[in-house]
Amino acid sequence: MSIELSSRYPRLLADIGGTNARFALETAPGQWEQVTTVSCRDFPSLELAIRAYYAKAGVAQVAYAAIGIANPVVGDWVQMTNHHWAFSIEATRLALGLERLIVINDFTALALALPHLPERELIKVGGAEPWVGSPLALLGPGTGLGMSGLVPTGNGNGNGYVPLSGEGGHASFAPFDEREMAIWRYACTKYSHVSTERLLSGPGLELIYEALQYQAGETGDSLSAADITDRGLSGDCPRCRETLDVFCAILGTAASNLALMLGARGGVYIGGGIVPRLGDYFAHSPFRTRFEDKGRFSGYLAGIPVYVITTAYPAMYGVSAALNVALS
Ligand SMILES: Nc1ncnc2c1ncn2[C@@H]1O[C@H](COP(=O)(O)OP(=O)(O)OP(=O)(O)O)[C@@H](O)[C@H]1O
Repeated sequence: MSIELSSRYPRLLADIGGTNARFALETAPGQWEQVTTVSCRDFPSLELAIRAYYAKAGVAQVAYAAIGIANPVVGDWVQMTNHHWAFSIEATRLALGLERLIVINDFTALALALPHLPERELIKVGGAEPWVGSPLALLGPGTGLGMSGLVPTGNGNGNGYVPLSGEGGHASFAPFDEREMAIWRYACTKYSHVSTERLLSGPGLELIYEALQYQAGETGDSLSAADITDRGLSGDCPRCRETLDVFCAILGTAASNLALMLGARGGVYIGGGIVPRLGDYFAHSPFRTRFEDKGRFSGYLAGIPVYVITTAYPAMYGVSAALNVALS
């Protein structure tokens, strides 16, 4: 690829989740504008959502695009896990007149973004300083539960990393205590396999709330994830507050499991749309205590810092970096 071709701007950047599709135009290296979020359900396909974005942004066509999307990317055919959009990467590239289209998992993109995120937009929740040269772990509840990691390469000076493309959110849920076992049993009446994502997601918040109501013999209206959060944080609804406490505790288990599996002494990062909405409550929630509650490995985990990502569109840093590599 010649320098002239690979330096053409604007480029299309996108972060596609099960609920929200986010688009931006990268107009110069590391600079994006016209950042827009739309509901996936408002468009029959990704291609039509992109065309609508082009029309709104006033661009006829771009040459290069990079998309992070919430599903495994294992070939040309892409099928979203928590939304009905499905497409061929090559057919989409041709239909949109793109010279280059790269598609990666959305949490692989977010992992690539981690070294670029502004420090002031990371909220530290416990632990010591990150261990330079150790892997970073990443997870984030949203419509689903994304997971990834960033593994350092070379001599451990922190300059080079390989992002992981895993699907850890679909690993089996591990209950920690009697209450979580009851929630697991309740979830088993709905799903043949209770993955961690079934609980650590927007629909998961709703399921935990339902399960707690069921255990308490309560009958009441079901609540949306946003309602549960609002009522739980305001203190209006004790059952909603309990739901948030359980959600954060389960996230503590999942985060420490991931940290142990990756040896992530470089830190655990929490993304996704839900935790940043929990505000100050999250730092005082059962999350950190549960994160460290790992028997003989409690001391190991106590040293690992956890960071909540509050950057508005963090995955854009990652898709931009991935596109740069692809074009270089
Ligand atoms: N205030 C809130 N509190 C808790 N959950 C919320 C709130 N508002 C929306 N949600 C839930 O957040 C989820 C959407 O999260 P997010 O914005 O991360 O979407 P996404 O990027 O499309 O998802 P993903 O990448 O996981 O597929 C939905 O399940 C929604 O119900």
